[in-house]
Amino acid sequence: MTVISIPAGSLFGVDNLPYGVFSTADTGRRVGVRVGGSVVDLSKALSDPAAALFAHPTLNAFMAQGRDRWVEVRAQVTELVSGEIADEAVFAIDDVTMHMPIAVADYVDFYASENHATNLGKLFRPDSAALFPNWKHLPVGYHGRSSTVVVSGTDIVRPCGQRKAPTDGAPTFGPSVRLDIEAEIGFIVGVGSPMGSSITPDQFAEHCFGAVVLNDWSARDIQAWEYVPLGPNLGKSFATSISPWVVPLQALEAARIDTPVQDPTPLPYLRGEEKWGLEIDLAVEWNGDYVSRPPYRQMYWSPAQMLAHITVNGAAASTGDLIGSGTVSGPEKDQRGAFIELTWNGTEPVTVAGEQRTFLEDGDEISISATAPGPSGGRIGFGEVRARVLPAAGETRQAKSNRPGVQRRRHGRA
Ligand SMILES: O=C(O)/C=C/C(=O)CC(=O)CC(=O)O
Ligand SMILES: [Ca+2]
Ligand SMILES: [Mg+2]
Repeated sequence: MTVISIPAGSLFGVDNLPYGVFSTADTGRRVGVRVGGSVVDLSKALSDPAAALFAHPTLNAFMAQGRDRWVEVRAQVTELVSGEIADEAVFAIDDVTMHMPIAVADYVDFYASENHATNLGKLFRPDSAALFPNWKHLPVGYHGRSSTVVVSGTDIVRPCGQRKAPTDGAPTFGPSVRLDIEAEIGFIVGVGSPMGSSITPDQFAEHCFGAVVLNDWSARDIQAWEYVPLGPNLGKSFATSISPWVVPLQALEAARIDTPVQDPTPLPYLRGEEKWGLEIDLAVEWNGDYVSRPPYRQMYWSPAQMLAHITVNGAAASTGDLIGSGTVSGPEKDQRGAFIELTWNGTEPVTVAGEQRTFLEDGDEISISATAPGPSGGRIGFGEVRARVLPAAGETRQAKSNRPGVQRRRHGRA
């Protein structure tokens, strides 16, 4: 039998207990919980009926059971990890492979940071007001592509597409030369709602299972040319990365705060009594250097308002729906969650591992992590979403060296 020792100050103490899907050299995918530096196989460590729910390659079966069950199982897991566990159910984190934690149903990405929306408005539409008139009346979002949501560790191939700078006479096709990140939090729907019904902001905790860190990779050149008037499409659909550990909503109780004052007052369907602003701190690492620390606490729209908004027309919600918060950007320059903002459209390079950088180069590695206050005074961690950028598919070395904006080859960390 094993007793798990949790190092003091661990971001994965008993207050957190995030769920993830893992495999080992010997066994297939199943659900585990992270405690300190260990992963506990819940399909082996618990007894039935709970154990059977975790002998699955995704969290969807468990998530679909609903909040009473989530609360009950969390209590069982809390007790489990405080006692002796069968040796064959405990693994060192370095000995397991993490996989996509959920089967993603629909994916919708919002635009909830006033700082980010204002900055992007200035950069994409310098001749208009930074915020469109709708922005403070509804959480603006776009439908993303659920089949290209990938787990941390999956390499990202530079996308190709059409792009046309305002000064170009005609569009050209080729690898994006303005590949960017967006640091976000993703909220996962556990229990959906049937078509024809809707979810109120105060019903959020009945439906939302938990949260992950999310990177909404964005090809700014493709996006800027294609997005009028229907919004982002191929500039973002090539990949979205999420962290492997799903932090249960219950673990975020101590992080709950009011959203900033919403003026004008939103329409009644977007109002609730419950606080769903969240005090989560993100950190963006570029080739090993921290370049930004976006604060979630300033996000204008809450995830509860986002879920209410996407169902208010009677659209169904499903187990496994993923809701991106939108890029998290604070008011300070070093709190901006996308490089287009951080480098002001490439005009103000940042120093990354000793080099002046604007957008992503092949071989670059990005990690976005997040932490939040835990229920008993410490902090809890989301872990990280990490990925490396690979050259565009089929791109030859010759064509690549001719590509605008490419001065040198990179080999990951300096
Ligand atoms: O303002 C625009 O035209 C574009 C905005 C974005 O690309 C941001 C987006 O994906 C939403 C977000 O992450 O906040
Ligand atoms: Ca986004
Ligand atoms: Mg994306």
